[in-house]
Amino acid sequence: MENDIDRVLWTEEEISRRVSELASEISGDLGRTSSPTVIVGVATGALLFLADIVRKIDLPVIVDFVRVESYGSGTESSGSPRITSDVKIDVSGKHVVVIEDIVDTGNTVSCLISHFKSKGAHSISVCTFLDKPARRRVSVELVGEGKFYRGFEVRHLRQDHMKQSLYPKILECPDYFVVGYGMDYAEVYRNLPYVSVLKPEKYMN
Ligand SMILES: O=P(O)(O)OC[C@H]1O[C@H](OP(=O)(O)OP(=O)(O)O)[C@H](O)[C@@H]1O
Repeated sequence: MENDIDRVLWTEEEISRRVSELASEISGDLGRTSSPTVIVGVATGALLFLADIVRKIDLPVIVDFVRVESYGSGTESSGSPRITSDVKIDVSGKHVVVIEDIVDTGNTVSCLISHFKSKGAHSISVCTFLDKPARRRVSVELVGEGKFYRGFEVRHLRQDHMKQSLYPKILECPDYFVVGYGMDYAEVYRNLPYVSVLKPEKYMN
């Protein structure tokens, strides 16, 4: 699998440090309120991030999952996500924190926010490991005192971490494809414990 990787963007250690920071922030924010908190992982991409962050959140949270389909097996969002598996918890009156591996166009989290709002959630936050604001097509409107937490912004990494790329053309491409730590290309590479850039020949024709 490592032969398919061009550059590592975040190592396991860097990920672990940032996840701890996010977990402390969330624990501090939600620890002050009396409503219960539901942490909702978006399958499949959020699986590693969810498992790591819930172990570091110092609150008695409920954990649940949704499944949303939009990308298929390629690299582009369809723009019309569908919730194909809902939470089993009643989120009415509760704080919902949607856990994502990446927010790209914003379609998926916006769809989930509308969904949980219609179910009467008290507040809705989004916690995404990666954020690609340059590709946003819809703005993410949080609910109540909900907050937007993000681990890293992808855009900022291009200069800091990718100067040594074997593929200089990636630097010109605002939507180079990142894999690992839950993120896939054609359903593969999710189990890499770090986040990395795939060699372009793996996804470009
Ligand atoms: O902001 P957006 O443009 O909506 O993109 C973000 C979504 O895309 C990815 O999911 P994907 O549909 O690839 O499924 P997966 O989680 O199974 O990888 C990712 O996990 C987010 O859910």
